[in-house]
Amino acid sequence: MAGPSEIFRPDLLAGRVAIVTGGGTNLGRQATAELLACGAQVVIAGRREEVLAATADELGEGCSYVSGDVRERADADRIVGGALDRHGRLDVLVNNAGGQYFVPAEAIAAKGWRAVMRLNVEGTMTMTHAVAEAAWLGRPGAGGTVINVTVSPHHGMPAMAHTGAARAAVEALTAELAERWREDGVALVAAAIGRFDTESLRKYPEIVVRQAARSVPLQRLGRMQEFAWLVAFLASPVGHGLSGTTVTLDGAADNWWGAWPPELIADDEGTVPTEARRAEPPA
Ligand SMILES: CCC/C=C/C(=O)SCCNC(=O)CCNC(=O)[C@H](O)C(C)(C)COP(=O)([O-])OP(=O)([O-])OC[C@H]1O[C@@H](n2cnc3c(N)ncnc32)[C@H](O)[C@@H]1OP(=O)([O-])[O-]
Ligand SMILES: NC(=O)C1=CN([C@@H]2O[C@H](COP(=O)(O)OP(=O)(O)OC[C@H]3O[C@@H](n4cnc5c(N)ncnc54)[C@H](OP(=O)(O)O)[C@@H]3O)[C@@H](O)[C@H]2O)C=CC1
Repeated sequence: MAGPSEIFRPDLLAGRVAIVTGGGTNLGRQATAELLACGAQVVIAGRREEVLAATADELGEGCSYVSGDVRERADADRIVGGALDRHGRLDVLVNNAGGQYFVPAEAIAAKGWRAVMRLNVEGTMTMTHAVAEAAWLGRPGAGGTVINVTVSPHHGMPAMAHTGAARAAVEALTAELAERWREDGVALVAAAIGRFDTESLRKYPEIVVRQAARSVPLQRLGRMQEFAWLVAFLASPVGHGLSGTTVTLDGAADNWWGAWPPELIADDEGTVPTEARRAEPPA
């Protein structure tokens, strides 16, 4: 059973209905628990029915599931149709299903590039269109919020060029559709996230996982609960005010161009020095 929110009112999202793709595992599961704690009803989606069923069972009342592949329009329509049949409305879509594999840019095979694009760009767009067309566009008084999960930092990610390109495309579409669908009451926000303490992170090469926390200025991994709070915040009315923007939650990695502290300018203790003060005040 999802417990109460530690920071939000229990009725923040009362009466609201959300779909969370990839809601059966890790970050999507935690976001689902937080949306439930804020009073929303949540339909989780993913390909593995048994994973969804176990999560829905654990999270309890208010959480249900429809299995399907977000890359297939027929599946996306079925997920959206299932949510509308069950609840009669849709207010929030969290496009959280996504991912990539770790590979230097020059070794990305064409097939692998297409797989990453198809999941992250096409999957996100397919779900977004399915929800917008079935529930929001051209319906006065309707509308809702799309939260697109993307990846930070934005200034280059070693061995992640395919996903960097895919998530940049999603952020561009977020900004563009926010303008196109504004009059239909549809808000779109991207949540660009850094490195989180998840089971899913552990599939990467050991050194990447081991150094991940120390490579960001905050010096720790993001916590799943922090991601979940961000999703609930963006699902609240403030999401409409942020429409078209990308909110970053990444331990400040986006502010910096390398590991922290920067090895080339840190002293032997790893401290970035402060310059000496001027001996004399300027004349
Ligand atoms: C610092 C971390 C920050 C971010 C963290 C997270 O996001 S954590 C969240 C993490 N969670 C996730 O990432 C979950 C979602 N991720 C996924 O489902 C997959 O990683 C996917 C995105 C590749 C899509 O899968 P799919 O079923 O559509 O594709 P498929 O399996 O059929 O492969 C197609 C082609 O891709 C290529 N290729 C694939 N893998 C490798 C590899 N290891 N090596 C080399 N190449 C690889 C290969 O060309 C392959 O063709 P082949 O050679 O087989 O003929
Ligand atoms: N963990 C981290 O540190 C970071 C994560 N992210 C992003 O956050 C999001 C969530 O990741 P996280 O929870 O860590 O990882 P997971 O691997 O647990 O999440 C991926 C989820 O998406 C679902 N999924 C994958 N492909 C499809 C598909 N084609 N159709 C429907 N569902 C699908 C999976 O379920 P199933 O396999 O059953 O379909 C799974 O539940 C992803 O977009 C990820 O790239 C970004 C930066 C860092």
